[in-house]
Amino acid sequence: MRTVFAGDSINFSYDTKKPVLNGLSLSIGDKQIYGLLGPNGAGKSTLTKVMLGLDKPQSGKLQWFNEIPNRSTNKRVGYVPQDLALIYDLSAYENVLFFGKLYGLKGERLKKQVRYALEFVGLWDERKQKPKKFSGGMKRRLNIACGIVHNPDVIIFDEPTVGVDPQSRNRILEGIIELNQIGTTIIYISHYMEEIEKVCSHVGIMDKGELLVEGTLNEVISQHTDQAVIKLELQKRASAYTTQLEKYQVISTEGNLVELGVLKNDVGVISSIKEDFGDDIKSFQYIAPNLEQVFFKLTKKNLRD
Ligand SMILES: Nc1ncnc2c1ncn2[C@@H]1O[C@H](COP(=O)(O)OP(=O)(O)OP(=O)(O)O)[C@@H](O)[C@H]1O
Repeated sequence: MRTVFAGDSINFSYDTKKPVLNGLSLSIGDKQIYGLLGPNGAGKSTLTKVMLGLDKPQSGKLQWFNEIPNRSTNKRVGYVPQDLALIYDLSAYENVLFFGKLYGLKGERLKKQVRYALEFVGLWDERKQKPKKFSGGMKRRLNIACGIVHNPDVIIFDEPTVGVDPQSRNRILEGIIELNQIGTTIIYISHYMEEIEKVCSHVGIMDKGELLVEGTLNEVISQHTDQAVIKLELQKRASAYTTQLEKYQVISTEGNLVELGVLKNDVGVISSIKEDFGDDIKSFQYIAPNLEQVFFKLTKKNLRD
């Protein structure tokens, strides 16, 4: 695997008291869709700024494409920021043109790339309109067009689906997969666990400025949790089953709903539940170990805490 980005023992703090990146090391390989997850304040945006060269770490090494970052590596990296970076008095076309010029594109190549980027996000027909008239989802898509106009080898997406309608969200996710299929490496920062599970090949979980784990999605899930969940809907309120529930690991109860923690692939426990609750089971759902459980186990936090 060729390494696209390598960070080694990066330390960064805004002021001397509190380290925000704490000896963080991470490695992103060519053509991966690498999901970066962490609770609020974990340091994801700060790491992104350090990766983009906007903030300089106090110590540690970082390399893009096996080189110390320089003008030519900078041109190979695209960034779609969380905050919309659009110029509202210009048309959609002029916005993308502006970013294309910033990245050094000129002449016919510039025009071709602007068209490619607008078509890619499905906004070619709206190119003459000003983004102030766009919906939230359309603005996000235009933001993406501005970030991909120079055909970068790597694109960092920071929370690209926040506040968008389901249709635009699907379009953005499909677009990300498509970009990856044509060979682009994607770094994907998101709060939505199900999006990460849907699109990412690799995942890194960080907290308090440190990378807690990284690997393929399957490795991270299988190596860090054995815990599956069984959701039961019972005939009566959970309090009516206190004796039966005593022998299980109860995660939560609400009305007649009960969540039990069980070891994955434990067939015995399933038969035992069926025996203990019998016909009182209205519905039964087995939830295999997932990223959310790993995240909770490692950070002791829910993603939105
Ligand atoms: N410009 C700044 N000056 C001082 N402290 C900052 C600055 N930007 C961020 N911080 C602090 O650095 C820490 C990490 O913030 P950062 O925004 O990198 O986290 P994050 O993981 O991106 O969080 P979120 O998911 O909420 O966007 C936080 O404690 C934050 O308060």
